Amino acid sequence: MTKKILILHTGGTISMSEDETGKVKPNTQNPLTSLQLPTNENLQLVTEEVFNIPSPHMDPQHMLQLSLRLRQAQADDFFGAVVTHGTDTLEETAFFLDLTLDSQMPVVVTGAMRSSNEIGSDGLYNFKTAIMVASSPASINKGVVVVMNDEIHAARFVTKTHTTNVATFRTPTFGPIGIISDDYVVYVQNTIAEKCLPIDQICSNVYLIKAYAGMNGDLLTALNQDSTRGLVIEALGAGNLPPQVLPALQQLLDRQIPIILVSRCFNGIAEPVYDYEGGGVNLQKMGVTFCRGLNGQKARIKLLVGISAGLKNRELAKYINS
Ligand SMILES: NC(=O)C[C@H](N)C(=O)O
Repeated sequence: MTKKILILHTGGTISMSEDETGKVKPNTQNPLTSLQLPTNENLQLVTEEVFNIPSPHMDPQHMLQLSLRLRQAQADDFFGAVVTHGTDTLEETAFFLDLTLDSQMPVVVTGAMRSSNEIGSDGLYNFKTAIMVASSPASINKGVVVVMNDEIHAARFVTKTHTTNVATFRTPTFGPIGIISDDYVVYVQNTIAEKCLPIDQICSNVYLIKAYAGMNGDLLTALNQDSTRGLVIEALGAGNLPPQVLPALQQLLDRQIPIILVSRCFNGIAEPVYDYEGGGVNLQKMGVTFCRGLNGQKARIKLLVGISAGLKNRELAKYINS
């Protein structure tokens, strides 16, 4: 039986070229759209160029548009889908899709670190392997995955770790969930099924800030406004903040603004361990919600989706921790 695979191009380095001075720029025509890939005759690729933008231009409205298109593809019996994307914000889009789509249909997000005409360009190869993963029965019910450099990563935990290296996408603490070995796809870990919130609109003004030694409450005070919907703080270590931050933090909490805490550490899970002024135990008692295992940018996407779905207070905290 022929499997239909939807290809959604969005731009990024995978669609760009290097000019004679070595600068990398977007093309008016994405080179991937005119490409004839030698694919298996049982695959039917349906290609759409949704956007042609660098991924720092990607925002939650673009992500929602992709999610709605993929929801339609699920209804139209596509076997799987591949989204090509710039790598700078790829992890955010991948996780947004993971949170807003049913996990049944394989959805694979991929990109490239070297543009289409550079020596050693990785785009075409990543694109080919992404199609392999999207068309593999092993990928059913795995949620959204990221395929780069012969590895498969869960959208929930993968992150970009290097500015230029082709092996930039890594999953701290847990590792990749699978690999692509020559011409077959192997999964070695199960994924955590995300609760699907199929939102149709997205809110704004959900912020992310990072804690640092000697931090005071100035940044939090600047966010103490009617328009602020939520805040994620990348806290220190296991989830602690300098004591000078606390009065401004309390004012945000008094305003019923949800505050989510993750760790700024690359590995590990934020937890309320320390019982001193500004320690995690103290912060949790104040009403801060700990988000286990997500990095700051992922926790922000989850908070954005949860608030957009109308979740509040305990329900929102439960969702953030799921
Ligand atoms: N490798 C890349 O795709 C980086 C590029 N700046 C982007 O995210 O669009």
